[in-house]
Amino acid sequence: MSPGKRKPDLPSLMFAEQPDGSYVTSLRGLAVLREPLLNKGTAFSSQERAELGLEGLLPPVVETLEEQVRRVYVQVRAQSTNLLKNVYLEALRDRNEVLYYRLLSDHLREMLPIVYDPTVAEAIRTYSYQYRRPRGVYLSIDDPGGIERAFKNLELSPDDVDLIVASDAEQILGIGDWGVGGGAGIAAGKLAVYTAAAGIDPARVIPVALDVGTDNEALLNDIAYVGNRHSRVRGRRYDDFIDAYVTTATRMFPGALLHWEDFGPSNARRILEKYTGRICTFNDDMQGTGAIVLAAMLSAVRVSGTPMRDQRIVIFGAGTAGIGNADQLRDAMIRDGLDHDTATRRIWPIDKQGLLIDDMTDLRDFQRPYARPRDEVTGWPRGERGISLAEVVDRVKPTMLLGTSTAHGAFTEKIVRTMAAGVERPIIFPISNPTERIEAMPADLIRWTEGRALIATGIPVEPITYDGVTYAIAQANNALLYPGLGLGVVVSRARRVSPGMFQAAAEAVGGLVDVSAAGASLLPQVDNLREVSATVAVAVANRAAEEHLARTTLRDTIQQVQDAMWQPKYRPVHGNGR
Ligand SMILES: NC(=O)C1=CN([C@@H]2O[C@H](COP(=O)(O)OP(=O)(O)OC[C@H]3O[C@@H](n4cnc5c(N)ncnc54)[C@H](O)[C@@H]3O)[C@@H](O)[C@H]2O)C=CC1
Ligand SMILES: CC(=O)C(=O)O
Ligand SMILES: [Mg+2]
Repeated sequence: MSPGKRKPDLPSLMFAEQPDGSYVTSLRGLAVLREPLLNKGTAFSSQERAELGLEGLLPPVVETLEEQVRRVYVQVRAQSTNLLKNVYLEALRDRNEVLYYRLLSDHLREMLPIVYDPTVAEAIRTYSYQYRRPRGVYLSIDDPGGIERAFKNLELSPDDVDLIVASDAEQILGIGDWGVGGGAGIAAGKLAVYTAAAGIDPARVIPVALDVGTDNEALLNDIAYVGNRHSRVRGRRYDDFIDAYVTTATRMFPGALLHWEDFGPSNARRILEKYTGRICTFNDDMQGTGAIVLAAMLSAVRVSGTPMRDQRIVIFGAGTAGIGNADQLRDAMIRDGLDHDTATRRIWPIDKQGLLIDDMTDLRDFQRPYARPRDEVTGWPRGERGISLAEVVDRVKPTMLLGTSTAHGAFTEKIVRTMAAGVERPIIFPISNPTERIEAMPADLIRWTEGRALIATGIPVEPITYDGVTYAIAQANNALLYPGLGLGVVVSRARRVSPGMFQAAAEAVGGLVDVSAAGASLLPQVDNLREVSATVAVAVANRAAEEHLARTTLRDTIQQVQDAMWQPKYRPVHGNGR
């Protein structure tokens, strides 16, 4: 990321945005070309080249942004693997952010899987090898006093920051602990989507890698590893470090939304619960995911005709995302007429010890509300790992099966066929990422259910044709939701992120889908992400206002959302006359 040195009132800045949207800069020559938010490369006009001392430093041709996009598109495609494409794109982002985001916007469907899920997982695994330039700030648990210094070194003023994405990288997607590269890589990937999908201004965000050590032996013993070389710190020191981050970030940037990403299950919910009532914050794995899954579920309910209150939901993988999803599905069943206990009892959570039962001694706090009563399962056969998914599916006859386990292939043909024998339109969402963690591939699910399954996945999947029908597979990835949520928070300047704002977001996405055709996707296509994000932002901002959480007046929310979206286009650049 490039610090947002664009304030008109600070004379020392490298460049400042003028009221007409143009930039004035004190930089000259190569320094202009090295500033990714200012650099236009061959698109600098001859007048700009003269004013900014660029004459002779660029090839003579003056190109348009569109012509540049054509070239970089060819260059990306020439890279032989997705990882190399990712590396190429990160380098492009470092030298010309407008061009990078314009390329992403013009080719969203193709580029998103490269800068984000699933290729971001590969980039994270190889972070220390591919490392070229830093992005954002790196905060170390060994130097809590350095938090303020790091933020200060960005030279931003209090109202320069809209959004901070932080990760301690203990559970990166479904690939586990990836230390400093995990934190830096996932925060950067999430932010690329924020801007490409919702026009969050890339100059007004900060990615934060919280380096608390790593328990990944391969990293600790890798000579190239660029993070703290000790095991993960836990307990009081960890909590104090997180607290120091929150306190410093909110004091220095009081308007910023704090986004938590890819924390481990022992910390994710704890941290959210501690801060959610005090500051403007959310956990994407729990809440963003919960809302996008709910949106897909609302579409599935429309197709199947079975109302929310009659659903029986098996959740395989009762961790951060699994129970985050459970909360929002349960609340949707309550809104559909069930009382709290009845709705809770419509959910069967399964984790490593099998079906979760209330007298188990190793339950996590957040799993406990959903654990099944012991007397309900008397006589159910137990395997080595408790009451199995197969057993639960056989007995419960679920209408919905959600996969948030990271257990590749866990939804076997036998289990899926058993489920499909008990329900006309089985709703099956294997949303674990990346591809190597998915519980079942959609083509198999369609085959095993003769096309009856209503499917959503976390990864992008190409349409599948079966028996004359083409099935568009919904991508139930929080990327379809959090960018619009963030934009809605920015536009409304919300004080908090409330459950009602996630509900509004889910319903807004659900409302964009037409599921009447056979094989229709349960969610909007990724190509329409900007429209989806704008719709979500409007719904979220309006809900914030209704709940008296907005700190600004919304007169025309639709227009305010449009106006707030940063566009990947070049602005005129002038020298400051020095
Ligand atoms: N599509 C989306 O938008 C999102 C997808 N996810 C995916 O969900 C998965 C889980 O992520 P988190 O909840 O953050 O991780 P987590 O570590 O909090 O939860 C995973 C849970 O699955 C359990 N588990 C692991 N192996 C299992 C097995 N063989 N059988 C039953 N349970 C098993 C673990 O014990 C843990 O409780 C990841 O693959 C992640 O990529 C997470 C967030 C968003
Ligand atoms: C998509 C996402 O946030 C995850 O898999 O963790
Ligand atoms: Mg995540």
